[in-house]
Parts: sequence; structure tokens; C-alpha cells
Amino acid sequence: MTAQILDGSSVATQMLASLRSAIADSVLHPTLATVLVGDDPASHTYVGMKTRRAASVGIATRAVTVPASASTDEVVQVVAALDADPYVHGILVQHPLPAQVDERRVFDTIADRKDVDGVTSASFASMSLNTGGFRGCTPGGILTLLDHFEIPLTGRRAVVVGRSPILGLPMGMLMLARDATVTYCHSRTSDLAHQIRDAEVVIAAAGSPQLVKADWVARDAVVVDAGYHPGGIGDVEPGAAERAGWITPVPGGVGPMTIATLLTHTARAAGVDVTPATDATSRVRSDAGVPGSSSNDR
Ligand SMILES: NC(=O)C1=CN([C@@H]2O[C@H](COP(=O)(O)OP(=O)(O)OC[C@H]3O[C@@H](n4cnc5c(N)ncnc54)[C@H](OP(=O)(O)O)[C@@H]3O)[C@@H](O)[C@H]2O)C=CC1
Ligand SMILES: Nc1nc(=O)c2c([nH]1)NC[C@@H]1CN(c3ccc(C(=O)N[C@@H](CCC(=O)O)C(=O)O)cc3)C=[N+]21
Repeated sequence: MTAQILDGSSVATQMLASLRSAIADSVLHPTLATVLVGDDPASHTYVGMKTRRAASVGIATRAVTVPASASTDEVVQVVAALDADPYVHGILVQHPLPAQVDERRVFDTIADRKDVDGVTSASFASMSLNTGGFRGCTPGGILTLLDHFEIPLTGRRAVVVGRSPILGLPMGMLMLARDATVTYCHSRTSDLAHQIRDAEVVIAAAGSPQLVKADWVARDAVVVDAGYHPGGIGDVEPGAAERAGWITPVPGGVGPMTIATLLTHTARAAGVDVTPATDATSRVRSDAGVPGSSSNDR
């Protein structure tokens, strides 16, 4: 049996279609500012993808680039100016920033109402405490995807591989808020294979190509591969699809959901009424039904 596909591309396309009509029906002109520090080619590619996708739904973008040699204060000033600009509704500061820049200070300069990427300390607290605000785009997009396919989380053993502040850490907190039993693995975890063999839900977000081996994956597990490496390679070995119950493809899984979530948040930050049906990111519901008991063959 091969896994069923958590098709992020198709869900993202539906979200973008609803977004496009909601924006067209409004008098508002949502604008997203992207801040790119340095000249990392991959980061330019991501920002380019976001810009094109934004244009396709009627969201304007303003791309700000800052030299790779910039200090923390210089980047903070750029973000503060965007905070003060009434024509900018959302701000995305592309991660990672150069080593000399204090990423946390830069993120925390973003005003809460403009934090459409969900990266500030305040947004992290809201995600953890379930008190509103914008979710992180990648973790929020993953949760929307799991909800779309009605994957239950309540009571399930979920393992997150990675604990970065924009992805792994908030992902685990969101699943905890949904009553999963969450375990974090990271670079100092000594028994990664064992942890994954025991997991009913695996979120791979380590940034290490094919780190998660196919034969670690439990039968019928839900596998979300957030890794994204050149050549369409994820953090999970492709053979995992032979064992998992559900799996995200790379490409076509988490990536498109991240962008659709970012753009939905941007429209909402501008005041566009994006109905909950098109966006589960603002909705917190309790899981219907009983968690599936996936049989581990160890
Ligand atoms: N598709 C999308 O929309 C997005 C995809 N990504 C992708 O997700 C991946 C992770 O991104 P990001 O969180 O920003 O990355 P970071 O490099 O910031 O964090 C990686 C995390 O993985 C952990 N880790 C690294 N190596 C191992 C290992 N061998 N075993 C266990 N844990 C490990 C690290 O542990 P420690 O804390 O101990 O250092 C760290 O917590 C990347 O491939 C990135 O490209 C990211 C954002 C969006
Ligand atoms: N502050 C911040 N927020 C981010 O959300 C963020 C970031 N920094 N830094 C970099 C990572 C990476 N990232 C991706 C988004 C979409 C795809 C995506 O759509 N990928 C397509 C592939 C498209 C193609 O290959 O042409 C897919 O997976 O199907 C990939 C990667 C967001 N990131």
C-alpha cells in the first residue's frame, strides 16, 4: 500500500482562488513588503515565488533588499520604516539573516498586526497559548493541510524533527494546542530512529536531505516533509511513501501551503474579509472522532 497524498498544491490553489475573489470583491489593496538581507540565491528564488503568487491574487509586493554587510540596527530601521508605512499591511523578513544580524531583534521589530509570517515573540506566544494573532506561515499551512484532510491530532503521538523558531518549535506548540502528545527531536537527539518509529505523526523540519529513513516510518503514520532542498529533495526518504498512511510530496506539499497562508494573512491584515471556509488558519476546532490507532511494526 502506498500512502495517500496530502496534496498541498491543490489545497493551496483552492485557498488562492478564494483569496483572489475576496480581494476582487473588496476596495482594499493589500500590500506585502519582503525584506531580503544579502544575496543568497535561494532566498531570491523564494521571494520571487512569493511575489509572483501574490500578483496572481491581487496582492502588491514591495521588495526591499539590504546589503549582506548590514548591521542589526540597519535592518531594524528598515523594518521600523515599513511598520510606520500605512500602505504596507504585511512584512516578511526572509530567514536566515546573515550571522552578524540578531534575527530575533529584527523579527520583534515587526508590529503584531503586520506579522503575517508569524515570526515575532508575541506571535509565538499566541500560537502557544492559542490567543489569536497570525500563525507562522509554514506551521499554520501544515495545520491547515492536516485539517483539510481531516487528519486527527487529539491524543496522537507526534514527533517534530527540528525546533527552529519559525518552523519546528511553533509547529509542536500548535499540535500541542490540538491535544497531540508532542516530542521534539533536534541535532542533539540520540535516538531519532527510535522516536520516529514510535510516532503516529511525523513533521520533518531539520533541513537535512533525506534525514528520515523510509524504514523508520511506522505503518500508517502521517508524514509531513517540510524540508526543501535543490532538486525537489525533502527531509524524508521517498521510500517512506510505501509505509506511511499519508504523506506530503516534495514539491507540491508544504511549500505551496506556506505561500497561500502568507498571502491569506496579508489580505486579512489589510482588512479583507477572508471567510474561514477558505482558511482554517484562524479557526481552532477540536478534533472530531477518535484518534486512529496506527499499528507500528517494529
Ligand atoms: N516549504 C516551506 O515552506 C519551508 C521549508 N523550510 C525548510 O525546512 C527545513 C528546516 O528549516 P528551518 O527550521 O528554517 O531550519 P533551521 O536550520 O533553522 O533549523 C533546523 C532544525 O533542525 C535540527 N536538526 C538539524 N540537523 C538535525 C539532525 N541531523 N537530526 C535532528 N535534528 C536536526 C536543528 O537542531 P538544533 O536546534 O539542535 O540545531 C534545528 O532545530 C529546511 O529544509 C528549509 O528549507 C523552511 C521554511 C519554510
Ligand atoms: N521568514 C521566512 N519565512 C518563510 O516562510 C521562509 C523563509 N523565511 N526562508 C526560506 C523558507 C523556504 N520557504 C519556502 C516557501 C515555499 C516553497 C515552495 O513553494 N516550494 C514549491 C516548489 C517550487 C519549485 O520548486 O519551483 C513546492 O514545494 O512545491 C519552498 C520554500 C519559505 N521560507
